Amino acid sequence: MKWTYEQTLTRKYGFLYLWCFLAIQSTVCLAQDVQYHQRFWIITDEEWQPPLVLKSDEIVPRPRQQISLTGGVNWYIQSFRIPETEQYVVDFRNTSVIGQFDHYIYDGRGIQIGRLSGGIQNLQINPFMLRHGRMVRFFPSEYVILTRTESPFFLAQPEPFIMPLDGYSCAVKWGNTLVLVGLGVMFALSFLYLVRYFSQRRLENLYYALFVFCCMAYNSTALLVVSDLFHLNWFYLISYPMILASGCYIAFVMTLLNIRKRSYPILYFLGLSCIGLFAVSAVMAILFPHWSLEFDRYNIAVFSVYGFVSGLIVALRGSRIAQLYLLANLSFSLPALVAISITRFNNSSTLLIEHIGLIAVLAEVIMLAFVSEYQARQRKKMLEAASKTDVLTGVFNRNYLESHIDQCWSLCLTEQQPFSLIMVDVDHFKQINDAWGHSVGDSCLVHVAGILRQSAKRRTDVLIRYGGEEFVVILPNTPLSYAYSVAEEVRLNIEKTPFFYDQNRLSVTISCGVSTVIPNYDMTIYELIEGADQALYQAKKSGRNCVKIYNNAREVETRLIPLARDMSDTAGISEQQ
Ligand SMILES: Nc1nc2c(ncn2[C@@H]2O[C@H](COP(=O)(O)OP(=O)(O)OP(=O)(O)O)[C@@H](O)[C@H]2O)c(=O)[nH]1
Repeated sequence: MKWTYEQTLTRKYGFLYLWCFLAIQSTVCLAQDVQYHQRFWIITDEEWQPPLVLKSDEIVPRPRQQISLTGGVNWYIQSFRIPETEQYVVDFRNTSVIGQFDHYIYDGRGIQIGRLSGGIQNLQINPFMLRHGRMVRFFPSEYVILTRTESPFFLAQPEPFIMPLDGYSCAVKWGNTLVLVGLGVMFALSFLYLVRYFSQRRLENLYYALFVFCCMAYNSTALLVVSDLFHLNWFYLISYPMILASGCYIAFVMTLLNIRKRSYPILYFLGLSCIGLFAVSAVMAILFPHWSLEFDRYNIAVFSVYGFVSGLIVALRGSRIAQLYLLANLSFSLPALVAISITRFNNSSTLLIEHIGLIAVLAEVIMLAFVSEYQARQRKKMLEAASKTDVLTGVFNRNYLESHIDQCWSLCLTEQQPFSLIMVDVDHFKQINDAWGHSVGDSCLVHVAGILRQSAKRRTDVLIRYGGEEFVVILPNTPLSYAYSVAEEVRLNIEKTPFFYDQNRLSVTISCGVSTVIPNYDMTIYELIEGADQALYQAKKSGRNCVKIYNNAREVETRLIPLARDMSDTAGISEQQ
């Protein structure tokens, strides 16, 4: 079974979603937290330091269950009971976007027994790759953990949790696989489209490559790849690249959907305004770095809405590319909306909001690559069609003749079948041009091409505008008798069919030259064309509005089947009228 491009696209896309879904399911299902007595954010003074001995009246629960996403110092407390001696892991739920954290561990008597630190801005090596998890051995007893987080901003609400090591190790590997494969795909796509940009010089490829690269920078920093693998601890790689990505996205959509000042003036100005807005937000992000991730959120919402509205408007005008783009847009927007609108997951021990964001971006960039590929194919097809089509009449042009006639010739040569060609020329066409003007001459050519097209009715018959007011009809596997009857039919039809201009009836006639050969290895195609041309010349000489046959053609015909019609010989040219 052969798949169409669209079916392949849907199928591949379906697999991607299935894979991501299974990955998420695995991360969610395998892990179980310990049983907590209580856990909440606490209010402290700015200068507060965790005591060596913790008294119960020292901590005050925070009235709000959430902390500010624009960063700062925050304290969290959780108390729990450990049933049996085991290795445990302390990590954060919801997000890895934490600059610096410290877990202070207290035993049942309230004595501080340990401290575990980490974070993106911290130089400590993570024991679990791409995670903030820290290992600790607990004995059966009561414990309290005070956690301090300090960050320029948070992507979502970090929520410390404790889980047995076995379940944790098993659960995080799925998330890590998703991260590494996803980022690998994004890297490959951005590299591919950058190379394409340099080879094809199409700006659309550059916008796409930059967009994907910036998304990759954002995701790989947020998901700790940059800090864990490359020891790059620059926190703002999370927020700044997304501002550039937003601008590139709008520019990409405008190029993909062909949004120009003339075709879609409102969308065009809206697109430029969005890019202007992103430029302002870039300046604001530098001035107010704590707010930079918040600007990203708004920018992502703005470019998604712009893409959706543009895609919808262009799709409603029947653009297939816009319809496919809408799918790509939704595949990002829907999960991305989830990622930016929710700030915490309940009951998902190792899933981070960044994972949802990664899946959203990954789905869209893959889909956009398909749409861009589809567009490139369409463009190639259109260019191919344009290169072989005559703009005025819509029939094939001489370029096509050059490429197509060789194939027909080889076929007839192999099968030893007759190959016929009719050369057609409009009579006294110059007079029509001179008397009525060039535009009437053009309409006359369209009129003649229309009648010729009706006469070349078999699938293998090909009509070509040879140049000026000359046409050629190629008839492979066709004996002279049939070719002659076609020429005669078309001559009569043109003579009979009136051509009107401004209620004036103009008389149009044509002259035809017919040539037929059975190709052999000593012959070239040009002998066939030359024969038809000579026959046409004779037709013009004999007073026009007639069909002439090149003499060799008649010899070929008599060798094959007796001619049905009576053809009189005239100096190498046979004439019928
Ligand atoms: N309107 C129009 N005229 C064209 C086009 N291509 C060629 N011509 C004109 O076609 C005319 C051809 O004139 P001639 O070659 O003298 O032939 P004719 O007037 O048809 O005379 P005969 O062929 O001898 O019957 C020229 O005036 C060209 O300028 C075209 O695409 N549009």
